[in-house]
Parts: sequence; C-alpha cells; structure tokens
Amino acid sequence: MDFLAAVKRAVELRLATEPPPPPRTAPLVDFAKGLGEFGIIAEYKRASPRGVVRLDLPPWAYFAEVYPHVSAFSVLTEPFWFLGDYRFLPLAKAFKPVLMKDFIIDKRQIDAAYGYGADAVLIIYKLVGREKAMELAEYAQRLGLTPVVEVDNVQDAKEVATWGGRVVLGINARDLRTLEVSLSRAFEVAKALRGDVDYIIESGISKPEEVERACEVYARGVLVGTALMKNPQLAKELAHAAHRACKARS
Ligand SMILES: O=P(O)(O)OC[C@@H](O)[C@@H](O)c1c[nH]c2ccccc12
Repeated sequence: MDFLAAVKRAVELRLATEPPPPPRTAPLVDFAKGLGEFGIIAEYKRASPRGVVRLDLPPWAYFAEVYPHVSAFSVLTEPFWFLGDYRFLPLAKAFKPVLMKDFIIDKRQIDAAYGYGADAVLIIYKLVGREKAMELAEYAQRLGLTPVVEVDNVQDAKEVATWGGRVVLGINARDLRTLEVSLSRAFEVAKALRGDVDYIIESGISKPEEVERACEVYARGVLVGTALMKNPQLAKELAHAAHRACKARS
C-alpha cells in the first residue's frame, strides 16, 4: 500500500475516534493577505515518513524564536507519521496566522482546523482528486478559512488555477508518492502559472538562493519545515533573502 493510501486509511480510523473540536475563540485572518508581497511560512514538523526530524524543540520555543522573521506558521497535526497535534495550532496562532497541515479527506477535519484556530487548511489534490478537493476547498472558504490546494505538476496546477475564490496553490517540490524532492520541477510548475494566481513553493528549501528563486518565479511565499526545525536561526537569513529578492521584483 503506498503512503497516501495508508495515511487515508489512518485518517478514516482517526475520524471515528477523535473528540469534537473546541468552539473557535481565535480571530480569523486572511492567510494570503498575511503573506504580504512575499512571506516565509515556517513549519512545525517533528517527524515525517522518513523518520524523526526533531523532538527536543517544544512548539512554543520554535514559534517564539522564529516568529519575528516569518509571515505565518504551518503546523502538522497528523499524529502518527508526523507526530503532530491539533493542540499545536493555538500555540502558533498566538504569534502568527496558521496553516493546518494534515491529510484532509473529510469536512470534520476542516471543522477541527476552524475550532483550534487555524486560518488556512491544506487540501492535497493527489490525495482526494478534483471533485473532493473542490468540495473541501469550498467548505473551507464558507468557514472563512483559506484553502491551500497542494499540487506537484503543471496539469493539476493549471486546473486548480481556474477555480477562483481565495484559493492559494501549494506547489510541492516533494512527490508524496515517492517522497523525492525536486525544486527545479516546482519552479517549472510556478513558471507555468506566471504569477496569474497566488501560489507558494513547499519542501526542500534550506538556502537563501532558493528563496530568491521563488521570488523570481512570482511565488507569494515559501514553506520551510526541516531546515528551520533543525536550525531556527536560519529564519532571519531566509527573510533577508526574501526582502532583497522580492524588493527587486516589485
Ligand atoms: O521539510 P521540508 O522539506 O521543508 O517540507 C516542508 C513541507 O513542505 C512538507 O512537510 C509538506 C509538504 N506538503 C505536505 C503534506 C503533508 C505533510 C507534509 C507536507
């Protein structure tokens, strides 16, 4: 069974046992607007299917150290492969707008994102397919959340780009089936969109020049997980690179 099929089955079992989310108390912000001209999105990711990323960095320590240099946080809530937790969402939200990263197949997970205070939710096109992705994206927008619809190829990106609304595309440099990373492929997908819609580049980013390249292909931001988990101080350097490169583009 491939990873996406395994995680989909795991989510179905999770949903059967998860308690209902708390009523929302956090203010709701426009996630895309919060990125500004170009934003760094720092991800709190303790593990992945490839293994442990970092377990000795509490979420509040990460968010407190990184928030001055980033526009938003992405928080993994998938509890098995990523050691995520819904309870990390309000901790991130105390500092910046928050994207909930999970394998969303059901509206109840979007209700959970809303209740725990997220401003955006990840919808993985390859996991749920076109119809379900559109249905989940519309539901998220009805709650005032921004759907970040994740694609990893030009064909799917061009399809999602026709949807309109407050959709942000997440161009993933990591193929979630093989887990291999290709930033050059992600930049090719971005170039095919030419800045006509809002998109961010995700995965495999660790260097200032990769942030500068994302600016050059008219992304609204980059999402960085592993590199910032291992070295939160990198956030300042990436933010400076973004400011330099994106100032040049406007
Ligand atoms: O750790 P990286 O290479 O910086 O990648 C971060 C993020 O893009 C990655 O965790 C991710 C992208 N799409 C996802 C979907 C589900 C879980 C995780 C992800």
